[in-house]
Amino acid sequence: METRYTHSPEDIRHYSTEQLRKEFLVESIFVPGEVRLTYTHNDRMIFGGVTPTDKPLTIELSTELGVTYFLERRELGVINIGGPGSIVIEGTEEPMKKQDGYYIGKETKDLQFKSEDPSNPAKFYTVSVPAHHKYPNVKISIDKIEPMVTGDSATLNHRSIYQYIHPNVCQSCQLQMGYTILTPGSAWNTMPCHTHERRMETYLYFDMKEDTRVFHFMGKPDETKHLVIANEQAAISPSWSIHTGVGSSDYTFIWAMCGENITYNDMDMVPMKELK
Ligand SMILES: O=C(O)C(=O)C[C@H](O)C(=O)CO
Ligand SMILES: [Zn+2]
Repeated sequence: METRYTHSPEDIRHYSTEQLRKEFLVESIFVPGEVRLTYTHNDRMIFGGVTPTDKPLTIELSTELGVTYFLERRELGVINIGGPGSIVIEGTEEPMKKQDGYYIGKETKDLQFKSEDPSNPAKFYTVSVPAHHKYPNVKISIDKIEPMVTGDSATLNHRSIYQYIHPNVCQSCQLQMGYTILTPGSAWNTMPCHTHERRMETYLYFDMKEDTRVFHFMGKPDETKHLVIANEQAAISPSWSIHTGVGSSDYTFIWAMCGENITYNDMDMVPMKELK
């Protein structure tokens, strides 16, 4: 597991492109046969990919977290963005096709991730945050979620926001997680943009062609910088940072947040005239 420490906006003022990418971009997430996780000290979120091939994978974290097993004091969100697979939770196997999600509560001990076909592996995007209470494990399928449809094709930001881990769907301590699909022809996500001083967030961009790039904007609203992001890479967004992007072609992304509350709309919207 790779560790990323926290920054103040002043720290990044004079960062080179390379430094900014090293601190805020995660380039390698889905590696066949591996668990690849990043621990950000922003609200202690652990996120990354579990990509099983010919044998099941488990997330083994104990001494790193000072506990006896991974979810002793944490909750976990999972969304499969790859081929068909399954999750075995305390002996019960649940099929997980692309777009299927799972909320897995604190104190769940045995967890295995499997792929049906090693040549088309499942890609489990996993996000875990500290938890104080054990809530039930819930399987989440995209067709049961009523999306928030927002934006407009005239402003190139028409999109559907599927809130997977949200009070409408399941309980959680502080994790919120969802999947945003842009309408073909739209290119901007999260525009107009926002910050949320009370929560951090990560964005995983995927379903992109080899040559597609997303220009992901970050930083204080009046001092923005960008990361150029390829398929299946993720950005860390501290609470003080905007997070918005524009793609050179179609893309999808998964967002995940944690912090003081689980109120999705608790955002500080940034007026366009304040962006610099
Ligand atoms: O397209 C969007 O807008 C989003 O998906 C926004 C994220 O959900 C977000 O940033 C929530 O704080
Ligand atoms: Zn946000």
